[in-house]
Amino acid sequence: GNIYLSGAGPSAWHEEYPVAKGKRQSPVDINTNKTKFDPKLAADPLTIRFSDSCCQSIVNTGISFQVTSNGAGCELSGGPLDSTYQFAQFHAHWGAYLKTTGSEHTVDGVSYPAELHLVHWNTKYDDFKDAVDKPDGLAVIAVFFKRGKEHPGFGKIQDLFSKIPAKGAKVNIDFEFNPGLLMPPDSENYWTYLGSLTTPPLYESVTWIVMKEPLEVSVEQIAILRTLLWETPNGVSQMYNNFRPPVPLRDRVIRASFG
Ligand SMILES: Cc1cc(C(C)C)[n+](CCc2cnc[nH]2)c(C(C)C)c1
Ligand SMILES: [Zn+2]
Repeated sequence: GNIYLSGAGPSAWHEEYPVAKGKRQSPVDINTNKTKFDPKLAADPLTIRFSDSCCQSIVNTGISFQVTSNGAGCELSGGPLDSTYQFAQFHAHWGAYLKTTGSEHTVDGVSYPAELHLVHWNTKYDDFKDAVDKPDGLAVIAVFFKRGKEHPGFGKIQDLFSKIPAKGAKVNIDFEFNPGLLMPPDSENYWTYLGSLTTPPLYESVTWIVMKEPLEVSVEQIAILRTLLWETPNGVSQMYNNFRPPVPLRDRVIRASFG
């Protein structure tokens, strides 16, 4: 069923997944008065490497679109990371028409209309599946979307949405698409903290790297996200509100790469 719309939604996930109330859950609110600048993050800059040939296909996962990669030439290292992580996929989370919610992380209590996740797995493990539930298994770059000028690059991905109308639908990407296009102009400034998957099974395996600067996309592009379809208790309908609201930070400090 639809994990966001069946039963009480995210607030009930703990019944089947007790870790939902765990010590390092995600997303969280980023209270900029409580983040801590860590000069070590600036001293060993995050190295984000993408390539033109790393995106093979796009699939409707039933909770988002997902652009899947074989990871060739797409690696993440430095900053908070102690090893090299390989790119696996990107997807997004977004809200409803005329609503301001949509992102998973919030900044000083404020949501963005959508949030992109670029998922990487730690190459010290054999593969993604082996890494996915390890404490240092995954690293996810989160990029907020804000309404502004059109983003033609993301538009090329959105042009494929009509080809993946239902859960499990998948098509090949037969053009070059470099996920680096989806990085904000300034990707030096980010927040980082130890967290989790934001959907069941909610594994506490993610080092989150949340870009401070949002990426501009047009209002129409935000609306096009909602043209993807998913199953709901009332039948197939438009996909939106596929985000988990923030959960308690507990005993964690969110570090900033900038002063
Ligand atoms: C094994 C697994 C891993 C992930 C993400 C972290 C790629 N996810 C997505 C969870 C997630 C999406 N955004 C943050 N976490 C799932 C979902 C599809 C059940 C399963
Ligand atoms: Zn996500």
